[in-house]
Amino acid sequence: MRHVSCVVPPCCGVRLMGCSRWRAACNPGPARAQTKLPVFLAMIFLFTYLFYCLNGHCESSPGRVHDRRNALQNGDGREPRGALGASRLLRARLSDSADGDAPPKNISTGDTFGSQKFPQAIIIGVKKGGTRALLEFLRVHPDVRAVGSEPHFFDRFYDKGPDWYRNLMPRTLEGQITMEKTPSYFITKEAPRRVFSMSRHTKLIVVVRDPVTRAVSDYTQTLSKSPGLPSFQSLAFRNATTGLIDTSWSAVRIGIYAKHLENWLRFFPLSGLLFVSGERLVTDPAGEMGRVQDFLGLKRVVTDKHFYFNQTKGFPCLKKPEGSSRPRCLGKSKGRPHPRIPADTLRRLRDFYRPFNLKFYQMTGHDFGWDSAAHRQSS
Ligand SMILES: Nc1ncnc2c1ncn2[C@@H]1O[C@H](COP(=O)(O)OS(=O)(=O)O)[C@@H](OP(=O)(O)O)[C@H]1O
Repeated sequence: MRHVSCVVPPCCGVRLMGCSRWRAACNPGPARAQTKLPVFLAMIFLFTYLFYCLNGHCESSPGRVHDRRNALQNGDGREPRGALGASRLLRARLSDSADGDAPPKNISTGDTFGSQKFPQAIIIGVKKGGTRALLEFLRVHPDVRAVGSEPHFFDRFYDKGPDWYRNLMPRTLEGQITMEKTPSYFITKEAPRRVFSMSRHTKLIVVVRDPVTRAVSDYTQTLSKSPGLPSFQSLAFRNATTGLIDTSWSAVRIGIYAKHLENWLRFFPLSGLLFVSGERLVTDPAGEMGRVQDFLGLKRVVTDKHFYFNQTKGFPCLKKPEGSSRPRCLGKSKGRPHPRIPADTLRRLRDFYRPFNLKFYQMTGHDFGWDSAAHRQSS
């Protein structure tokens, strides 16, 4: 039996046209060789595919870790199902890390254009103010790119260094703004100095909400993780008889906005901060988004056309979040019902916050209306 000493050239797996010419030149003759060729090609294809998969490239549409859809669920509040469930779950976890302590992982973004830059704008607070909603609304804007998870660089992970921080950022092109949100920065003593040393021009956004409602929202979140938690009123008062408020309880302390703002104004001018009303972000998302886009020097792209009010959720949702063609609302942990708190407790807490609120209105030049009679009746 005569062996054919012809070797199929490497181009065969890639360009068959060139290959057929080479085959003709080689011309092994017998039809058996011709039937072997497709099998050989199929094997090359199979091995290439296996190699590709082993390197983790063949997951269908892996999405970016900094995927803008991170924090959003389907409009009906259900988790998406199907083969991609696990990767979506991972992305959802990354996005909601406000509740977690783990540092965000620096996983490849899969993007190849642009470069990773330090954020030019940061949503620094406040916890439970509506920061996730604001970030997700902003991500609809084509000139905004943001980290889905909360980096916590300026409070928890400062020791990891600036390269670690920058590597968390999505790639941006010329003219695009890099953003992140970590609500605990607002109350972190060292954060203003640290952000300032990154850049004195960093634009700072603070979403503020009635401190009483915010405290209840904060408590609701802790309760959801620790069902045996003592009652709100037992935590809020240092002495229930005298009605002395316990300012060492973080749910109370965070709401003393004037005190925290003083720390930031030692480093940044007032014009470097924008205060977004958490209440108006719910009642008039497009209006607040207009102010935010102006502050960031962006064209007003996100408008009322982007929102619809979801009756079931009771909150505005996005008609078309970036990266998706389906309407989506924020996840279940955003906009959840609060436990009923005794009216007397709420009243005492309102009285406690009033002077701080007035100071805050004075400092920012904006009355957020938490102390108006109309607001008190509606909340
Ligand atoms: N559109 C929309 N959808 C859902 N929820 C919305 C929205 N806009 C504002 N909010 C309010 O956001 C509150 C959660 O605030 P944060 O995202 O800042 O929370 S966190 O600090 O990141 O945990 C959340 O607080 P709770 O109502 O207590 O759940 C909401 O009231």
